[in-house]
Amino acid sequence: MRAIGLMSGTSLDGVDAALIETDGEAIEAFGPSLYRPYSEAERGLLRAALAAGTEITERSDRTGILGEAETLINQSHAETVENLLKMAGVRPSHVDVVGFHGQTVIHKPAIKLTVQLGDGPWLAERLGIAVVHDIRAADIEAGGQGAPVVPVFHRALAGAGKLPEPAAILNIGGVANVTWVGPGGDLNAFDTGPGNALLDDLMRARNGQEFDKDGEIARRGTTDKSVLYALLTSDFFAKKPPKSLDRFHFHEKALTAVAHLSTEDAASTLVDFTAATIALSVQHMKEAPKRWVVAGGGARNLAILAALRERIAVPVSTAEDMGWSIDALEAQAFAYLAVRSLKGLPNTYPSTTGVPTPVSGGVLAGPKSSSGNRMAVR
Ligand SMILES: Nc1ncnc2c1ncn2[C@@H]1O[C@H](COP(=O)(O)OP(=O)(O)OP(=O)(O)O)[C@@H](O)[C@H]1O
Ligand SMILES: CC(=O)N[C@H]1[C@@H]2OC[C@@H](O2)[C@@H](O)[C@@H]1O[C@H](C)C(=O)O
Repeated sequence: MRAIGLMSGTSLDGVDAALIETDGEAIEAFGPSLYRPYSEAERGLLRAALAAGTEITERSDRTGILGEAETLINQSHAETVENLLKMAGVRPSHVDVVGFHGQTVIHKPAIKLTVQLGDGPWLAERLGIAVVHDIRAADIEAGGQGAPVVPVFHRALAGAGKLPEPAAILNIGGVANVTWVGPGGDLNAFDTGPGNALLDDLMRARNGQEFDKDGEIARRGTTDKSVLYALLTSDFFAKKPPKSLDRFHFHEKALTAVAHLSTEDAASTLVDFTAATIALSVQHMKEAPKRWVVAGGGARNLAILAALRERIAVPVSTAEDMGWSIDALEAQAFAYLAVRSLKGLPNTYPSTTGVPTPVSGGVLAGPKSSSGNRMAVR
């Protein structure tokens, strides 16, 4: 099948879209990908929606700013798919499905609440392509964490890349998550802790920058070890998986703890917080990985990469070193997840989200103009 995946992550930087061909098991081909950054005003709207998201008690709540932000998510994702199709010279009728993650505004698995802004039926109608959306809901409903959901794709990549077993595939987005792939496709996955979100928010507050490009500012600083050790005492790190995080889980504590430091030292300390918590995640794996592969924007932060390599004794490669994409990998994952959802194949497992039995998940929306029975809910 030919599928397009769409991701707008916790960093609020933009929309990633990617085309792949897959049967839901093997990745048959990687197609083109496209990144559509949010403007400063759009980021402001999304930040306000995330702030409003903390008050959501009903999944369907789209009042006020949440509704405005959902319109932005719908429009920006539709445009990105249309531009990707133009770029690839592919007609909508030649795409089998779109996997639409949407924008997470709140994630609280303990109360079975996860909300991704984005209207799947609207997008299906606008594009004239079937859309699989709300991919986390069924897992959460069945008692899982609802995240991470990309491990099945990481497993397919690990197999295709002939990585040694066990291997770890790490995504450093706003939050960081890891997938351990062992012999026979054995999986173990969880969120490790912060990714770039703390660092991004520090940069914005201190000097109005969106992020610390290439980790330059952090590399000029010195880590405050007592602050770092204090941050590492959070219960989250010793907690056994399954576990997943809301973007703001560490914010108050971490940003307060570095408030007295220079921007360079604060950035260096937050970089080490991300790297140390990733390295600590090995305690929850059956066996230490023989190789790590890093994707997500954090793979472009040289300070994070250096801090990881200091703490992890085995080779740490980037997705690009493997011939994969650093930036489009999550979008590719949502294309893959959508195809698996169409085929009823499991996307989440007890060992990835803690769901009691494997779940496929995803809600299918079809354009009204297409064959009548395409609308179905799984
Ligand atoms: N050249 C770079 N140097 C340093 N950091 C970078 C660079 N490019 C991207 N980043 C970081 O990566 C972030 C974006 O990463 P990514 O797109 O993987 O996150 P996301 O998908 O939004 O998050 P998540 O995976 O948590 O949903 C930026 O906010 C920035 O912190
Ligand atoms: C609720 C939510 O959106 N979680 C994101 C976030 O960003 C990284 C990490 O936390 C991961 O658990 C998840 O995203 C990826 C795509 C996942 O579910 O696999």
